Amino acid sequence: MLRSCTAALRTLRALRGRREGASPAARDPVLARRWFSTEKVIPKDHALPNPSWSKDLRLLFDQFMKKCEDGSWERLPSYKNSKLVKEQLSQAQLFTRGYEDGLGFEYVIFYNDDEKRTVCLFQGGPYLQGVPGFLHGGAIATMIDAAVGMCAAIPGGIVMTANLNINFKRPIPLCSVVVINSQLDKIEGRKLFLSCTVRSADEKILYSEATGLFIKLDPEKSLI
Ligand SMILES: CCCCCCCC(=O)SCCNC(=O)CCNC(=O)[C@H](O)C(C)(C)COP(=O)(O)OP(=O)(O)OC[C@H]1O[C@@H](n2cnc3c(N)ncnc32)[C@H](O)[C@@H]1OP(=O)(O)O
Repeated sequence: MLRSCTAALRTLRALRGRREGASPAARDPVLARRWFSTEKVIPKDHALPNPSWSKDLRLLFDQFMKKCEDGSWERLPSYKNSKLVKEQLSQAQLFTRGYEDGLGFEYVIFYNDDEKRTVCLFQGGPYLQGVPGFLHGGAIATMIDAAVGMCAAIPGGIVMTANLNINFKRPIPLCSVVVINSQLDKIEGRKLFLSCTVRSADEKILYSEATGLFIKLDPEKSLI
């Protein structure tokens, strides 16, 4: 835990160092290209190990990759940018992927189609702090929404969260690894009912429980 936090903070210090002087885009040619040009950026899969991942996260990741070998589980790749964003929103990023490696949401989601469930391995970095030393409740809710939402989106297509009900039972230590198990319980027309638990990596601590209602969007209806 300490090592992954240290790695994340090293990145943070490096970024702070660069922050003095001109605007970020002026100092960073890569950033400037991303913000101001229409040049195509090759997407990077962020649901793969990086140096900020703790030993616990690597271990769980390797275990699930093994489960993928017989095809019962599938690792879901993840990108920062939606393919659907319009040109003028080219700097838009998926909320959970908008941080430098290790500082925010580090996670990977695995899907089991037979059981209609996902397992999300999540390490919340130092930028997600709430009460000192622990994850912010909003960050936990975000990660639950993303994990449960993915479990709904695979069978449901384009879905949105209509209701999310969370019981926070124990605080989650910052930079620790948790396992979010999500399950599709029922489908009624366009409504998908799901539930999830958030547990410690060794499954001994139940941190949170949640239920969610996701609605498959009606292509005939406008969102605004
Ligand atoms: C893949 C990546 C995953 C990412 C996960 C992140 C997902 C998100 O964060 S989404 C952002 C947060 N959510 C939102 O902004 C959604 C805002 N809400 C809306 O836009 C709309 O209410 C929306 C789209 C959910 C539903 O609207 P609409 O398609 O018109 O559905 P509507 O006809 O009103 O309702 C359909 C059914 O759902 C029920 N329903 C809708 N909302 C609710 C609710 N909050 N509680 C209970 N039931 C509800 C209705 O009663 C109706 O039931 P029935 O079919 O039995 O009559």
